[in-house]
Amino acid sequence: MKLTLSVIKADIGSIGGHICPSERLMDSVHNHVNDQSEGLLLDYYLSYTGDDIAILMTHERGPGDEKIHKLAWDAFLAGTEAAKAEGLYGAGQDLLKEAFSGNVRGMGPAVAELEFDERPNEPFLFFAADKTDPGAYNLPLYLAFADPMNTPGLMLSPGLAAGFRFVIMDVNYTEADRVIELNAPEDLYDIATLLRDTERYVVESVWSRGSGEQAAAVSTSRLHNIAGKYTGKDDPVMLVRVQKDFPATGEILEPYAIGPYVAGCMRGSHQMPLMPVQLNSGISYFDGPPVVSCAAFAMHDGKLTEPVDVFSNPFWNTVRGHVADKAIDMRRQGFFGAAMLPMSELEYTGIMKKLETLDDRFRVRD
Ligand SMILES: O=C(COP(=O)(O)O)[C@@H](O)[C@H](O)[C@H](O)COP(=O)(O)O
Repeated sequence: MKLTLSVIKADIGSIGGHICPSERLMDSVHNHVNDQSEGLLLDYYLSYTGDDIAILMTHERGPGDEKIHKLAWDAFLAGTEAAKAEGLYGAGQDLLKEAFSGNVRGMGPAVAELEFDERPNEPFLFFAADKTDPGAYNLPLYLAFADPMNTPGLMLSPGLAAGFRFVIMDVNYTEADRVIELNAPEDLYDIATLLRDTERYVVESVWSRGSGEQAAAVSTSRLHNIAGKYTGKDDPVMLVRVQKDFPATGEILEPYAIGPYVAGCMRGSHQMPLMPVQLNSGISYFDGPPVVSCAAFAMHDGKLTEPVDVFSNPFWNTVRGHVADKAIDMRRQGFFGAAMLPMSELEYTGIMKKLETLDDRFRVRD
C-alpha cells in the first residue's frame, strides 16, 4: 500500500492584523483533526507560519481524497468559528466557497501532496511560506535539483546522475491546469526561461528521472484567480523528499541562505527578500518580510517523528540579519521602481481605478 503525505493550509484569522493565529484558533483546528482522525489518518502535525495554519497528514487514501480534504476543510470551518468568537481579523479569509465539493482545490486552501512507497527510512521536509506566492520556491527548487554549483550530489551521487523532471504550471491560465514537463539538465535554459517569471510559471512538482519517484510537490493555487479579487497572497506549502536518490537535506536548504527577493509583503504588492524563520513564527516588519519555515521529519509506517525546526539552527541567524538588511534597504525606496510589483501584478484594484481617473484628465497638446 502506498503512503500519502498531504499538507493543506489556510489563513482563517489572525490576531492584530495579518500576523499570527491565536492559541484558541489553533486549539480548535487541532481538536477537530484529532477527533476526526481515527480510521482516516495514520498521523498528523499542525503548525503555523505567519497567519497561515497548515495541517500535515499521513494516510493511505491517495492524493485528492475527498474524506481527507473534507477533514481539513471542516477543521478550518471549526477554526473560523473560534476566530469569529475572538474577533480575529480575516476570520475564514481563505475559505472562498460556501460548500465543500469533493476537494479543497479551487476552494481557497493550498494543497501539496506526495504519494510513494515508503522507504525503510523516509526523511522529508515540509516548507510553509507566508506573505508571498508559490513562485517563491522556483529559485530554491531550480538550484537544488538542477544546479551542481548548489547540489554537488548531481556530480557525486549515482542516484542523482540521471537528473530531474520539472513539471511547471502556467498559473495565469484559469480555464484548466496548463503544465509543461521539462528535463534537467538538457532543458536547463528553457526551465530558467520560465522560472524567472515567478508570477506566471510555478514549479508544481519535481520527479527523479532515475527512479521515476516524485521528489517535490508545491501548492500552486492563485487565490485571486478563485476569488476574482485580492484576498491575501497565496502563501505556498511544499513537501520535498530528501537523501539517496534525491538531493540531501543540506542541498535543498542551501538556496534559502540567499534571501531572494520575492513578490508579496505589504498588501501583496512588493518585492521583498524571503526570510527563513523558525516554526510557528508570526509576521512583523511591513506586513512581512515574506517568510518560509521548514520542518524536517522521518516517518515509519506513516508515523511521524517529532519535527526538527531546521531554520532554528544558529547558522540562520546570520542569514536573517542579511535578509533584514536587504528588506530595510529596499523599503528606503518606498514605492519606487523595483520595490513594488509591476502594475499587472498589483494585488489591490484601487490603483487601477486611480489610473483610469487620471487617464481622463490627460490631454493631447496641439
Ligand atoms: O498582504 C497582506 C495580507 O496577506 P495574507 O492575507 O496574510 O496572505 C497584508 O499586507 C494586507 O494586505 C494589509 O495588512 C491590509 O489588509 P486589509 O486591511 O486590506 O485586510
